[in-house]
Amino acid sequence: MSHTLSIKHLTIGEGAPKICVPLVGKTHAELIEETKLLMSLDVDLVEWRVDFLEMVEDIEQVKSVLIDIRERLKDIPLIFTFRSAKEGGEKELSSGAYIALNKTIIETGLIDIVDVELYNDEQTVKTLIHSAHENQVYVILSNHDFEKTPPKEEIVNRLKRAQELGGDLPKIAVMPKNARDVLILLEATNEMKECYANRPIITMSMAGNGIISRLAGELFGSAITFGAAEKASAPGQIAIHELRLILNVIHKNL
Ligand SMILES: O=C1C[C@@](O)(C(=O)O)C[C@@H](O)[C@@H]1O
Repeated sequence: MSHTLSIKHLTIGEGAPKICVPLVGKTHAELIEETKLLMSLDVDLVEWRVDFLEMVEDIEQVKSVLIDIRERLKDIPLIFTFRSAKEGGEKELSSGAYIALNKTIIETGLIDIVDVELYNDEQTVKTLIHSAHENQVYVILSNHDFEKTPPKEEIVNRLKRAQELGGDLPKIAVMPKNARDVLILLEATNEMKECYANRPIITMSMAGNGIISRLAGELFGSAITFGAAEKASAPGQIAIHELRLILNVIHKNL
């Protein structure tokens, strides 16, 4: 497997981290407005955080919103994410509903990447990875800890596990209590990149203390960084133009 991943015109894992912006609208109309706004910004990827949608349990509605979003995004790669409440998202779905939603959307051919949470039962993870790969959709295999930063070995182990299970983009987001915690995340990222990863990974230390991890991914080894348009989907995301400026400064000097 290559250390980079190409989607449309984008090569993830090469050069500066790619900027992803979340769509967090609650209704079809809000999402259309938000998508229009994103199209005026300098973004590389868009993540639809479908757990914010009021009608998320109605898969037909989700599909019809998706058709409109996809059309407006033109060739910008789209990530589809249902983030569960236990990992910092807005809602919880039964495992049957989670599989049905993701599988149906994967099969539309309208998304480029699906986010699957690592801590689903193993069969769910395997089923969704299989279905994604059959449909030429890449998988972010993700894990979030909004309470704390686990020890370095634990962070590396989760990223390794995500890679072993076949996630194309292993990802972890953790919450720091202090500067030491931010260093732990950066060290784990760098160790994963240097010693174990054979594909791009995504990591972040959240909130204000973690901001450096959203900026310095090119040095430490994180391939995608999340910024905010009007509304952030997690603490610590900064405005896109600021993000691009800093990523470029770092890129030029490395
Ligand atoms: O998992 C992630 C990363 C994130 O939690 C962040 O901290 O930027 C934001 C989420 O929208 C996304 O799904």
